[in-house]
Amino acid sequence: MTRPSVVVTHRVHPEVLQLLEQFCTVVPNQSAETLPRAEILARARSAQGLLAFMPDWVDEAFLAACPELRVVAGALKGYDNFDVAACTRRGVWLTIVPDLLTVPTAELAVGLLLGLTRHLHEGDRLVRSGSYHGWRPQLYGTGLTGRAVGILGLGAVGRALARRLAGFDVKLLYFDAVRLDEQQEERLGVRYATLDELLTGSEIIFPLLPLNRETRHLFDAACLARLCRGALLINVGRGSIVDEQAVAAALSTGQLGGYAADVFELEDWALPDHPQQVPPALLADVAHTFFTPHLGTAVAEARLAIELEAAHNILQVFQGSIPQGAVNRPATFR
Ligand SMILES: O=C(O)[C@H](O)CO
Repeated sequence: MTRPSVVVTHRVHPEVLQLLEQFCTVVPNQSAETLPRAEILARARSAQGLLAFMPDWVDEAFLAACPELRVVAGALKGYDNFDVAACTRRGVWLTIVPDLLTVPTAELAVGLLLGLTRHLHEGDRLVRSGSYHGWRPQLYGTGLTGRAVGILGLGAVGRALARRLAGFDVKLLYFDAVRLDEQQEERLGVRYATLDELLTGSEIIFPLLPLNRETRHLFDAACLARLCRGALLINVGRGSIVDEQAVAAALSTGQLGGYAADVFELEDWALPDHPQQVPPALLADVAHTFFTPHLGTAVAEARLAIELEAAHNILQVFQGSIPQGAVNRPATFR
């Protein structure tokens, strides 16, 4: 029997290649770069497995060009750049790694909160500038004690964030389509709010919702106008949950007091009209923004674990089992 071939689109830890190489012919990309789409397609044309990452984008045309594919294994949780229905139609498993990003992402969300509220980026720049000569009455920020913090979407990351924020003595509100029972709310130290209460009553908001048709640009100009004046928005989910142009405009009037993000609209490749760049007005507003380049899961041991779990999903398909991270059930899979 010929060994199945697996294309790995981005650099992974050597352990992951070693695991896959025991059973498959592996086509790796050990550079730090994302390959041009045409190059990924050329490599995957006769592959049976694809180990895919956030910059990848798998749609009907991609699958049509790679007719041998049996599994697309995402080393990620948010699969908005992957067309589930097209995978299912073509008998291709789509798998994700649902849990391993939870803690690192919640930790980074706390980092963005502190970075934004305490002007850490500007402080760092000042110390390095050569013009720092000791304490001055400057860069005063916002404390957290007693602040009303709204978590919009209390999934795994929302809960992990609530646990971490408990130590800051904030008032935690949440909105989710599914309300927790009283004991769970008490344990997490969160109080349920309607969506409207959360938007109008929070001084700091973390949107933690999956990106889909309903949630794209949830934070548009109209929604931002309803927030408390000077509210802070912190985004570690998906860029397109907000309308970045509207965010820049709301920052310029002071309606929004600050925006911190680890994710950007330009990354939401599957949306045909996604922007090509972060709006220059957002980048220029150093005093009210704080950004990181999609570092939510960028913790060495977490990345290794995520890559290994994605690789195991591929091997499970080749062994004829239902992969543990499956998000679809192709009727006719090979
Ligand atoms: O969805 C995820 O897993 C993260 O955004 C990393 O890609």
